[in-house]
Amino acid sequence: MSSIREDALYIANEAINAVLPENAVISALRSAEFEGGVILIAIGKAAWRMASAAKEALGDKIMKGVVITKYHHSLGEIEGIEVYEAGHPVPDENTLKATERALEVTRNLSEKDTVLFLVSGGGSALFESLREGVTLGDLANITKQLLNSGANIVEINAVRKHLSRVKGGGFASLVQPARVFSLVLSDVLGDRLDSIASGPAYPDSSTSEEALNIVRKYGISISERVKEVLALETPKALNNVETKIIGSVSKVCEVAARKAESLGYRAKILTSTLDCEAREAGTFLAAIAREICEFNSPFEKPCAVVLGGETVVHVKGSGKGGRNQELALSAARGIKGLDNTVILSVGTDGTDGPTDAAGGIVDGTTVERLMEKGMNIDDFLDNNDTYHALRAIDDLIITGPTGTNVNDLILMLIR
Ligand SMILES: Nc1ncnc2c1ncn2[C@@H]1O[C@H](COP(=O)(O)OP(=O)(O)OP(=O)(O)O)[C@@H](O)[C@H]1O
Ligand SMILES: O=C(O)[C@H](O)CO
Ligand SMILES: [Mg+2]
Repeated sequence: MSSIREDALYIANEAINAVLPENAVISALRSAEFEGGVILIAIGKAAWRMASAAKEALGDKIMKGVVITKYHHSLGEIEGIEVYEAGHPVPDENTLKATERALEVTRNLSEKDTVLFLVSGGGSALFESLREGVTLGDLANITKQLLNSGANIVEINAVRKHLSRVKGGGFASLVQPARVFSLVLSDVLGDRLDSIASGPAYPDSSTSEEALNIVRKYGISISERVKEVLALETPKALNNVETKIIGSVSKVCEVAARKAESLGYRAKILTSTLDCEAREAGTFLAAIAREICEFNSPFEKPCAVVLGGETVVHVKGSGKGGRNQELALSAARGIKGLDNTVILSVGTDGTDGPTDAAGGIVDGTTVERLMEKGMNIDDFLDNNDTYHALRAIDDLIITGPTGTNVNDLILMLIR
């Protein structure tokens, strides 16, 4: 019989594999039918992988294509497709140039043609054509201010959409009357399609008024000229678009639950939108573990409790770590001494904070194993130094970059 730790790692691995862009794109295109020509446009950090999978699935049906990804994120040439790299998280000159090229190859299409639009996180910075009255300097400056302001991604993108010709449904409007078939790898909690990469092919739910309020709320400094541009509305309805989400943290959770069941655990998805402070999530999860261990309730053993989301860390210490490592280590404190209990937290992109680890996996012996090394768990948590604590006792999860990016998976197994 496999150990409970092995089970947890197996389940997480299977769940992440299910949202690798290659597998997901190929299976989504298997059933798709295209009447006229297909023009491929791929944007975001996973753009290259998504495009190369589409090429594998459709071959010469793709007439032309443009891939725009982050620097060092393309993996070579793709036959018949132009591959560009550009600035992220702050857009640069290459963002504008590559986007211009994407607009050129999708100009003058007929209603029989399809723009196969492959969207992944990071797309907001990588795909941009500015409205008149806004310069690249304005956008770079506003982007930097927004990224440092504490505004969330939905808020940041509401502003970016109102400065752009292609965001907030703009791209789908520009390629009319062609149809847009859009495959989306979601990195936004709740899978808000108009926020992922700022929704270039999705009707915008945000308004100019909201964008102006966000600028005010976070004290973003903008010129009068830019303020006038923000006041122009984005498209609120589009009739040429079909969209499929091919990967998201909800899917990761579903697969994790299914795999856990196949190993004999009763599985429950607690949430797929966890977004609180990482150490609070860990403490809370540990409290649930104690309840289950003592009272066999609210979930009956053997059980798997699955969560998805993206917690936050307000870094105050000078140590090294990431939100998943911090969640895991704080959970370890709460499950100290419990038998047959494992908690794992992992970033599906394989990188947790500025470290080479993807996350952490802890159990009832983690605190004791630290103590044996003369290490006090509280010191490491206080200093946001979870990486060094987990590394010392072999409780890190190291996968290397996975090639996908759909937030984080948290899994608790008890038997
Ligand atoms: N020492 C630390 N301990 C805990 N968390 C940290 C530490 N240093 C940085 N972080 C957190 O790591 C986060 C960045 O991590 P990461 O690069 O995994 O982000 P991400 O959201 O996955 O990025 P992307 O959207 O580009 O994939 C920061 O938001 C910060 O809160
Ligand atoms: O590009 C973006 O806007 C973020 O990654 C969210 O999708
Ligand atoms: Mg990450």
